[in-house]
Amino acid sequence: MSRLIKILKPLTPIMMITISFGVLGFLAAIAITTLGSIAIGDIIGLNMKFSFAEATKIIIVCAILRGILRYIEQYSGHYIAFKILAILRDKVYKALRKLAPSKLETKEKGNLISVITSDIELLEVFYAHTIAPIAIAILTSSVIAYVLYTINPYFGLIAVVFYLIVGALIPILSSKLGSDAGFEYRNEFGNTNSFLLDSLRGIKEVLLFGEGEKRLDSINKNSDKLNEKLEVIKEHEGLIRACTDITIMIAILVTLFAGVELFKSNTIDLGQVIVAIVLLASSFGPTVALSNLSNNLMHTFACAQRLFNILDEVPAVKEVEGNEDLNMDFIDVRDMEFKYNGREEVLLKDINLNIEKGDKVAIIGESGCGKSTLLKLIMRFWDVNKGSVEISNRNIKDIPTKALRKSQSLVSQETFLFNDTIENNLKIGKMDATEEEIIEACKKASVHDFIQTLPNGYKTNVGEIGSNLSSGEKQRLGIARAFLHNADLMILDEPTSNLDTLNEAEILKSIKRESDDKTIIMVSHRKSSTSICDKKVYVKNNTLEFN
Ligand SMILES: Nc1ncnc2c1ncn2[C@@H]1O[C@H](COP(=O)(O)OP(=O)(O)OP(=O)(O)O)[C@@H](O)[C@H]1O
Repeated sequence: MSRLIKILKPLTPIMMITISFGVLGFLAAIAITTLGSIAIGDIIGLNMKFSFAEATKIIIVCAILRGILRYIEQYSGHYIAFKILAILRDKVYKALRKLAPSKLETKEKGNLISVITSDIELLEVFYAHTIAPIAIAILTSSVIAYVLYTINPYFGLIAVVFYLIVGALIPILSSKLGSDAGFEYRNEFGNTNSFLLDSLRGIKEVLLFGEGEKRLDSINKNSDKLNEKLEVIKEHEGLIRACTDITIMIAILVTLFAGVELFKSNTIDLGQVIVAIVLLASSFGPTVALSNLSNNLMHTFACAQRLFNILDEVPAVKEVEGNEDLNMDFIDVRDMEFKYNGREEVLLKDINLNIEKGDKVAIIGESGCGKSTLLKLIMRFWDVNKGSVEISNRNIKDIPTKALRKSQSLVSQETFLFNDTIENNLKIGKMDATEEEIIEACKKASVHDFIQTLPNGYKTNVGEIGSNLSSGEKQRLGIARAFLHNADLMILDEPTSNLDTLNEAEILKSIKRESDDKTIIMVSHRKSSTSICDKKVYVKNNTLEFN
């Protein structure tokens, strides 16, 4: 809670406006009913502070003010809330950027989507419907308790006791009883999202292996679990509401009883008794808002917890700031050792590799021996545990991340295409690429002719053709993207695994032709692919062998 409040600091002045107008708004509303009782008292001949006409005039003013004050309170309150949601989203995206790519690889995407969308959205409850209402309830109740005290100290005392029960005791007990339910619900919600997303992604496998019924069953079970959690929360909400209402009724009865006793003992007159009862009965609005709040708070804190977990996650590598360019000359891997967190065995050890500018290096080895990992270490997706990776005599850990990314391009086993036009997908390689440059890159990657056959050529949206693109076509688009990026170091992780021999030969020729002065590091199982390389390195027994 304190962490959520800290984020609010820059918006304190607006929060003050929300609170002040909220208090005045509630006082205006309470004044309307109380003055109503005064007006009636005057009509039936009781000794009241205001005449019927005076009370009516004040009621009209209060009614108009109530609307205006409420509007300003809600407007400023929600302004704060949505401003903060924007700040929080920004923080999460920044955190995700820092966690990418290595730490995000292992995160469940459905859960991440839940945090970014619904979890952050729910924090609106805290900022627009929690902090201000608490302050408003304390201030409004204090004013009313004081007014009741001036009528008679007993009334003031009764008010304080019942305000505390409704506004503090019930919410605290309620949140203690139900704090787990909110967290469990949010977690279950994230898990259900993840499972659904997973099922959609793997729909082909699900259908192919007849897993549909089983998956559907699991989805239904997940939904049932979600409903069960929600039921617990709703039952809890109902119980709290009932307790609150009963407490208010008791408060009114106690005031009535005290009023009658005080009237009988001639301490106060009948008009004062009526005003005290109406004033107390109509003043629970702000405190009731607090008792309802605890239900939402359970959700809110669970959401905040999940959000802070992401913000607090330490990235696998620390980003290096800076705008300088990198002169990609030679790469030196020295006595390097690496082990994945959570894995027992050291995956790569005593790794020494020297790559000169313009070298074409093939990395060969059995599946799972760590070839892709070696590439990832040269791209600094992970930091090495021992030794170093150096580029032009600079430790990769000191090279500005932007410069490092600019100097390297990657074609991986699976090219990811965004739901955007082919042109924009390619432009990721070079944001300001001209049409000619894009066509040139595609010709080199042997994908230009294919793009020409699409309904809108380069302007065709990948989403429209989506899964109709073959893996080879996707791969060639990935290679075109890398050509466009035109980096000094081309990292190719099985770039031709999805291509037929004809296409493979054409692309390899193109890669060789286009990368005369460039350094290439290629992982491939195919001899035909590694034939363009002049150096071969074998990953064996967790280390490198050179022949
Ligand atoms: N993020 C990760 N966390 C933990 N272990 C990982 C992670 N990524 C890869 N591994 C493990 O590290 C080992 C090496 O993986 P890597 O992808 O580098 O192998 P590879 O030689 O490229 O295999 P392939 O030829 O099949 O692509 C594997 O056992 C893999 O399960």
